Amino acid sequence: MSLIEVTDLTIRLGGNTVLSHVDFHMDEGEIVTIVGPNGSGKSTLLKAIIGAIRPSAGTVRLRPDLRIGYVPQKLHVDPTLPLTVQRFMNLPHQVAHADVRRALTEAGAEDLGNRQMADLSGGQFQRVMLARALLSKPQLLILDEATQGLDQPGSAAFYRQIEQVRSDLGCAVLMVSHELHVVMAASDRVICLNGHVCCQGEPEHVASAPEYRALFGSGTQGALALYRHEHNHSHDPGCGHDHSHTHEAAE
Ligand SMILES: Nc1ncnc2c1ncn2[C@@H]1O[C@H](COP(=O)(O)OP(=O)(O)OP(=O)(O)O)[C@@H](O)[C@H]1O
Repeated sequence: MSLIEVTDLTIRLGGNTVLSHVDFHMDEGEIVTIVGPNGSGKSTLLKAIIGAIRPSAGTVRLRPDLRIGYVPQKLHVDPTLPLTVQRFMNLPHQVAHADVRRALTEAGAEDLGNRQMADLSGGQFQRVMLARALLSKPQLLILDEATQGLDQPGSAAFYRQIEQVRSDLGCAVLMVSHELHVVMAASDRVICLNGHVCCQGEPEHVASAPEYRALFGSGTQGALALYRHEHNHSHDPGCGHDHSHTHEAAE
C-alpha cells in the first residue's frame, strides 16, 4: 500500500471546518510539498497524518510500522545553556557515537558535532534538526516549514540537502512550505491547500494553475527561473520509485 492514504478527510476544530473532503496519498521515495496561505489547514493535515488530531470524518491510514522522522518548524534552545551538537543529538536518549556521526553526515552537518547549539547559524541549526530526525532511520520524513527564518539561498540549500537525503536513503519526504518557488526544484508533487485541495500535480503545473495564482498571485519576480535545475537520476530500486525528469521554470 501507499505510505499514507488520506480519504475524504474532514476536520472540524472549535466549530470551524478546517479541512473539508481532502484526499491525499504518498508513495515510497516521493517528495511532496503542501503549500497554502496562512490558516489553510497545512499544519492540521500534518497533525492528522501523525495522529495528533482525529478526523471528524474520513480516514487516515499509514502503512503498518511506518517509521516517521519529524523536523519541527522551530525549537527554542536556551542560548545560555552550554550544549554541544553532539550532546543535543543524545537527548533525550543516549545514541551510539557512530549513529550520531552517520546522521550528521547524512544531513550535511558532519563538521558541527563539537559546536555549541547556541552558536549555529539558522541553516546549520536546521541541518542538526534534520540529523536528529534521521537518527531513527525514517521511511518518511515530515518537515513543517523547516526553513522559516532562512533567507532564500539558505532555504534553497536546505532543500537541496533534503533531495540528497532522499537520494541517499530512499525515504519519502512530506514538507509544508510557503515558498513554492524555493521548494519546487526539490519536489516531485505539490498539493495546494485552502481548506480543501485547490490543485495538485508537478510543481510547474501548480505554479501556473489559476487556482494557485488566485491564492498567491504570480509575483515571483523570476525566482522560479533562479531555482530551475535539472536532475536525471535513479533512486534505490528498493524504494520502488524511479525519477527521471527535468524541472523547468514556469516563468
Ligand atoms: N485547536 C483549534 N481550535 C480551533 N481552531 C483551530 C485549532 N487549530 C487550528 N485552528 C484553526 O484552523 C485553521 C487552520 O490552521 P493551521 O494551523 O492548520 O493552518 P496553516 O495552513 O498551517 O497556517 P500557517 O501557514 O499560518 O501555519 C486556522 O484558522 C486555525 O485558527
